[in-house]
Amino acid sequence: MSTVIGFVKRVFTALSPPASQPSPDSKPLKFGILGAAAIAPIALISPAKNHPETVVYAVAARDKARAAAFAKKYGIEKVYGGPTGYQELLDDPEIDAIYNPLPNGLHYEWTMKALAAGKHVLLEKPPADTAEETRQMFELAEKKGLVLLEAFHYRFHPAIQRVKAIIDSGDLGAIKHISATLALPKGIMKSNDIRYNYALGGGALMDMGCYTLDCIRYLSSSNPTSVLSANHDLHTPASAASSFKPDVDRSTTATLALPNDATASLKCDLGIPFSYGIVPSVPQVRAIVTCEGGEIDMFNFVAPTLYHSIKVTTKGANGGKTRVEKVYTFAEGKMEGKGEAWWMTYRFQLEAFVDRVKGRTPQTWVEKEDSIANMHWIEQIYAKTGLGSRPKSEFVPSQSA
Ligand SMILES: NC(=O)C1=CN([C@@H]2O[C@H](COP(=O)(O)OP(=O)(O)OC[C@H]3O[C@@H](n4cnc5c(N)ncnc54)[C@H](OP(=O)(O)O)[C@@H]3O)[C@@H](O)[C@H]2O)C=CC1
Ligand SMILES: O=C1OC[C@@H](O)[C@H](O)[C@H]1O
Repeated sequence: MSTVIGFVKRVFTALSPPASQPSPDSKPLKFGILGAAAIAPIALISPAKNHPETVVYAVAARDKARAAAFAKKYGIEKVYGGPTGYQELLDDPEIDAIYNPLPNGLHYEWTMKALAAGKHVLLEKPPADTAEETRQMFELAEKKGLVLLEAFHYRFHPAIQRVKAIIDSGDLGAIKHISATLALPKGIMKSNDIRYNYALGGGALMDMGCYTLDCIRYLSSSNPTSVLSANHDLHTPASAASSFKPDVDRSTTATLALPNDATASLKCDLGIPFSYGIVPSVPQVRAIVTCEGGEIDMFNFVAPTLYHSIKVTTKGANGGKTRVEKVYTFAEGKMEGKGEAWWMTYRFQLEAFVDRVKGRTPQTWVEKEDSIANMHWIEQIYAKTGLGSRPKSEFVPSQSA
């Protein structure tokens, strides 16, 4: 019963966190949001209300009325809109940091422009369409002394850090295989979703596979050495005309070679088809690490605040032993770090982002090399499936930036 009450309280508070009082000792970091994106409320607006040093000050949308409605709904002071709205927001001297939740294919252009305008950037995953674009964005951030972070929010949560700590402790021995899955049932993504648009950087591997690949790289503390195999199913809308040429992966699977003869497999799916044409699947969000001396099976590594479980099985002469851990706080995971059990991954991420901007040491970070390598291996997997990388941006940055 107490577990059920704890679950309800945690989820309720996570989705509707208490507003914090502004910190008297620190000037608030003012955010501007590019696009009235669906993810913005959960990934930034709600966590920012609970962070004493942040204010979401402005939003820009291509349509000013849409921006105004979004601003009114979420209590955002300043509105930009129309064809010049995004750039006007970047030029607003009141703004310190930009949240970029644009379609993947626009990440590079608008992050480069934001950095050129002197703003720190919290950039949605995946960082761009190519590793080269990713490298350029981080180089510009470094040159300008600005913070740029790929918003791999799950990495800031204590649960996945606990899984990594168990692996790194060596208690389970060397890693033999990691499998990571992120797949949602058919029907959640509409056919016109940005994720199904090749020109905008769509595809299951871009959208969800980026997590599974990152999780494999993070937990193994390594990069793949090669892509052993990769396959995809293409997205074809039910109402597609006969002339429709599918070009985006609805799902991708891949197997990877890791150092020390280990292997990994990933699976991502934007819409798992119904079984027998009528039975929907359940969401699949899981990472399993098989080691020489046991296994860790983590359910829900992407949104662990809502619910997760970490099942650790150790091999032994008299049969294995299994324990289940739940790690909603750093204290529960025997680690150092701030936070409440109801903090969403995004709130932990915001804490780290603000710490970095303010010159404090964040609890953890997603490094430039990480983001570039993840994008590189996404491209390698796409090359192996035959689909190839998403289109490189046509934006040419100004040399004076
Ligand atoms: N961290 C996380 O958990 C999640 C991250 N994401 C990432 O966030 C990004 C946005 O995803 P999501 O919020 O679901 O997407 P949405 O489609 O809701 O938002 C994308 C925004 O991009 C703007 N936009 C600008 N140009 C275009 C264009 N040509 N076509 C379509 N939209 C355009 C729109 O802004 P405008 O209002 O100006 O029209 C729109 O609001 C993606 O990179 C995705 O990978 C998504 C979901 C979860
Ligand atoms: O967390 C997520 O889950 C659903 C995805 O489509 C989304 O883009 C991703 O970030």
